[in-house]
Amino acid sequence: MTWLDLPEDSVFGLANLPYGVFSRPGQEPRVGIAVGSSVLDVGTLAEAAGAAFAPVLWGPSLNPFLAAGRETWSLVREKVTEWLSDEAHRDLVTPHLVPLAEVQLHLPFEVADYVDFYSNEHHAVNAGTIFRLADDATDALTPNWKHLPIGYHGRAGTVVVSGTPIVRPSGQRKPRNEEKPTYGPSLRLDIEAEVGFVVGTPSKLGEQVGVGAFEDHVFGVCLVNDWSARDIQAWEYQPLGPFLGKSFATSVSPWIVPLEALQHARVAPPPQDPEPLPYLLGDTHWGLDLGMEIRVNGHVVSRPPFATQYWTAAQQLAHLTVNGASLRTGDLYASGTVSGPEKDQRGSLLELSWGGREPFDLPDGSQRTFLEDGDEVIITATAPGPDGARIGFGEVAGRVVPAVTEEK
Ligand SMILES: O=C(O)/C=C/C(=O)CC(=O)CC(=O)O
Ligand SMILES: [Ca+2]
Ligand SMILES: [Mg+2]
Repeated sequence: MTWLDLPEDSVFGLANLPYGVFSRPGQEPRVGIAVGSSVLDVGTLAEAAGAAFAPVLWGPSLNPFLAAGRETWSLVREKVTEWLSDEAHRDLVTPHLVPLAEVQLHLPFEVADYVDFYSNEHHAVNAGTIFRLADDATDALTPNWKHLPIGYHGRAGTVVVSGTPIVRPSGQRKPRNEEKPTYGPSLRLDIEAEVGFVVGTPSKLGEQVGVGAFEDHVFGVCLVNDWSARDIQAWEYQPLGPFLGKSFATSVSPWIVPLEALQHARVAPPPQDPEPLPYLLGDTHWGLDLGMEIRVNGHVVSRPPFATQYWTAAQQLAHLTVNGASLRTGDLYASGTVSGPEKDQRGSLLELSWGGREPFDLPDGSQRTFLEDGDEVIITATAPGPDGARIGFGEVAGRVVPAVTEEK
């Protein structure tokens, strides 16, 4: 129940309460919580209410709040729920609600380290088939795939918030049938629909964070678009993995949905065969039933389901730290491209166009293999909440703008 005038089906209802950073024209960015079509200026509200936790909500980023840890995350959530539910707080809270339409949303946290996994079996089989079976590989999955969540370290400094224009990257690329590489703007610019996990509580160098400690460290979830230049990637990636083909920009949604809001979205992960090594086992990890949607220029091109992800977020974190690598507040790790078994559930254009060989139609009559300048991609998602409510993740959007460099 709430005294707020919220539509029943709002994906930003009281069951959600995702955190972001907003500003009003001429004012400094600060922490906010999305509720209905408003942003709750939670830092100033907490101050007005005399809450002891108020200072962690004052900054221009979520990092102090993320660093405050699990007890504080729960306490603030409980308090905000009370403020928005109990009519007695109406006069206290109302002045701190700002219409969403009047604010600018910013990168919600300072990204410390960024890791991208490769944990969706449908995607890995598709990508392996397209990238490697065409050459000399005998299996679409590499021999290690079912033994560990494969990942690579990405570029934290180029993580940008939804809405940031994406400049078409330039670089080296060498088509299979050509002898030498050439330089120029990527001709195979792509997206990857992913789910991001945001670390709050750090760990010490040399310490492992086991599967069961996931919820002590990870605060919440966002959406990620791991923009990928397939021609640059295909030429550069062996043997060390993705480099410039993915480091030019990674977009995230402006709202971080707390794990606490996703209790009803938990699902059993798919069976894992062969059984993983003990450090990747535990009975406290789960998948999340997120239904994602990818739109290109307003047209839905795919609906990837996250529920069948092979490796869970807790296993990814356990693997990421099994060598003693420490976590920092603001670390972001992404699930890997989310694809389902069906054609219209594929999480990248690489898969939707089968390596560029099968152009697909947009309802406006045009066709695509990869992205053209001016194309806008928007990824959204929702998950089940309590009592039939839906939990919204907002959107991660980006429009492609022409390359800045001329052909050399
Ligand atoms: O299979 C490959 O060589 C490459 C795969 C990717 O580009 C995907 C990647 O970034 C990891 C992922 O998002 O699943
Ligand atoms: Ca990726
Ligand atoms: Mg990227």
